[in-house]
Amino acid sequence: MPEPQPTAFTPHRTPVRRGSDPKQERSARTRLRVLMGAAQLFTERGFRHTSVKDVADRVEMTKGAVYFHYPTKEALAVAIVEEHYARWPKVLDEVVEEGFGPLGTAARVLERAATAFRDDVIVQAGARLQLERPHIDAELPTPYVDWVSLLESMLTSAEELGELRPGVTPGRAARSLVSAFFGSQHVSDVLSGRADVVERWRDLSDLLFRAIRA
Ligand SMILES: CCC[C@@H]1OCC(CO)=C1C(=O)O
Repeated sequence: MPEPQPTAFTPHRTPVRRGSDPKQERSARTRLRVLMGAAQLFTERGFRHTSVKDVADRVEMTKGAVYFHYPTKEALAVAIVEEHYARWPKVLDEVVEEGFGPLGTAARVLERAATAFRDDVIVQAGARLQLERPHIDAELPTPYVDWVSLLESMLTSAEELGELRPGVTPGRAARSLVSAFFGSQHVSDVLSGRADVVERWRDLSDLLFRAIRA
């Protein structure tokens, strides 16, 4: 049985050994502190206008200490984008637990994503880094595609249950939802720093799910 290919949504967890020793825990905490500091700066200023020195200053560490955890600024960017995508499997699991049908689950997962875009600096930084990927000399996950396949699988289940309006195809609808979400959070970011991203997405989501629901 071939190993499932990791996708950008594959939970990215460094295995935490049971009873890992205090030194390892301290190192993991420092690593997270550096990542959060870099995410704040990448969100505020972008990749090109942030230096490793800026990150070190933001987290009140030396450059050497930052380099110990992340050898390059590109490594920081990759780690943040991977953490951005690592958020979604947990969100999906929590929403699936609520027991809504596939269409309701899709709508709620996207609403939870909108909330994360408002509140989570790792999600915000990951989105900005993806916009700046042409200027980042590193292998970043391909954007959007995993959301499309996740939503397509949910909409296919909805179609099988007769929940989709006739003529709506799961693949086209999934691509439209992802484009709409991307645009909505981008407009909110530019106009309000994402303060209104949840309300803005709700307006669009209401329209789109009304259009695709049987
Ligand atoms: C859910 C829509 C797609 C999502 O919106 C912003 C962004 C950042 O690149 C995304 C991604 O890469 O999947």
